[in-house]
Amino acid sequence: MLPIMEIIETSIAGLIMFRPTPHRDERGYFARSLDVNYLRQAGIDPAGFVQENQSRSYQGVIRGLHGRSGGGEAKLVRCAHGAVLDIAIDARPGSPTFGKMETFLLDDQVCTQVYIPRGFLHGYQALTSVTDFIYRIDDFYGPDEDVTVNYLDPDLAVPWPAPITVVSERDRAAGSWADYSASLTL
Ligand SMILES: Cc1cn([C@H]2C[C@H](O)[C@@H](COP(=O)(O)OP(=O)(O)O[C@H]3O[C@@H](C)C(=O)[C@@H](O)[C@H]3O)O2)c(=O)[nH]c1=O
Repeated sequence: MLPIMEIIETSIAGLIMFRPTPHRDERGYFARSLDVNYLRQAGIDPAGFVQENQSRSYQGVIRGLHGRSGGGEAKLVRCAHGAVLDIAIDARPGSPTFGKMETFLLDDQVCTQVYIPRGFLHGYQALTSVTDFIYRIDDFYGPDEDVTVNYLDPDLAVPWPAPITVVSERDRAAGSWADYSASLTL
């Protein structure tokens, strides 16, 4: 029997994929979107999540690259409707993979989720006309701790797959990875 949820390690320590097994029939499918036992098995405390967010984006929208100063913020992310290319960048000072990026295609068919630990930059591009993205975070929203690194940063060279349509003013005004990464090691 297939596992209900597959736990898949990535090339970056602590950045973990969870892949459920959707049960498909003529009505559609059923998939488990949260199972605390699998989170615990992967070393994640499910009780740590205190807020769940849902954002809708239209095709080509980019959100990111966002992080959080202070203690940081871990996220469990998924795409509930449509598809995104999700981006996670290790910005943990001292990490052997500092500056390394992983990309994930998240959609409403395979239903993969990604756990992004504290200390990462995160962003995504919506690939479908209506794209609903849902994520849990392990600290309450703290606008004073918002960090934004430019989504077009040449050093990071994020491989955005689709023509870019709308980006927030904050994200367009964001600074460079070079400046942000230097500030982390001061
Ligand atoms: C993230 C967030 C935003 N807001 C408000 C602030 C603002 O008025 C409006 C939209 O906020 P933003 O433009 O920051 O939303 P957005 O650009 O979607 O920000 C998100 O981007 C992705 C990539 C992430 O990783 C998230 O952690 C978060 O930073 O919603 C909250 O009230 N609570 C929240 O938790």
